[in-house]
Amino acid sequence: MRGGGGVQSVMAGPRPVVLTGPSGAGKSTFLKRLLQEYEGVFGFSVSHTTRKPRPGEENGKDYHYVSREAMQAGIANGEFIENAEFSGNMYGTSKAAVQDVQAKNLICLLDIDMQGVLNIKKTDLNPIYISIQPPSMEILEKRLRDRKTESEESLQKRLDVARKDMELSKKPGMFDVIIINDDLEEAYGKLKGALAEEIAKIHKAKK
Ligand SMILES: Nc1nc2c(ncn2[C@@H]2O[C@H](COP(=O)(O)OP(=O)(O)O)[C@@H](O)[C@H]2O)c(=O)[nH]1
Ligand SMILES: Nc1ncnc2c1ncn2[C@@H]1O[C@H](COP(=O)(O)OP(=O)(O)O)[C@@H](O)[C@H]1O
Repeated sequence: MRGGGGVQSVMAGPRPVVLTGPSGAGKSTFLKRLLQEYEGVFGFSVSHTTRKPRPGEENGKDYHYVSREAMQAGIANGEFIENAEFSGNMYGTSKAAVQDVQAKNLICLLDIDMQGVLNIKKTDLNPIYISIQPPSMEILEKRLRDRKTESEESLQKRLDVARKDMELSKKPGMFDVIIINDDLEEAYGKLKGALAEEIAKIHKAKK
């Protein structure tokens, strides 16, 4: 894979924030709340994916939904900071996705898997790494089932990856912050606490 291509150094500004964690841990829930509560502070890095949109998801807002061929062509053309295969689909962060947010001087929020984290660590993006984790595998499975977005096969694939990623996550120094998402309000409060310094910087810059 190619490097970050100087996305951060070209567009200096607030530090991006990576949210990672198993499928069903609560990343999208938290991202949506942050974007809603702090308008003009955060911007979402809209990834590309080859998976099909779920009901309610919007092209260009949740993801750029593309074919495998288009995605592969973009990667070959050096348009991506990182990309990964997750549960049978391709996902990737384009340079443009991050640049669009940084050009507006917003804190860029990235929702990426563990492979993405490991690859972003090789670039000069220099984000804050936050891991959202479920209280247990049993609760994770229940939340994923209750979300009703996955087939049984897709659910099992996500749980398999989750088990492996939870092991990888134990490596010291992997993340700046780990948040256990048990009680939603409590966990969201901790996330806001972890981001308070960066949020304050944006507010100050706007004065
Ligand atoms: N590496 C990488 N992972 C991504 C990207 N976009 C999304 N993901 C991850 O892909 C996984 C599957 O995402 P999604 O299909 O939306 O399912 P969900 O996590 O169950 O809601 C999640 O772990 C996301 O964090 C990306 O651009 N790069
Ligand atoms: N603390 C929580 N308690 C109960 N349900 C939760 C909690 N956090 C998230 N959920 C629910 O769990 C499901 C998975 O959350 P989601 O944000 O889609 O996870 P991710 O984006 O990490 O895959 C969603 O249906 C969400 O409403």
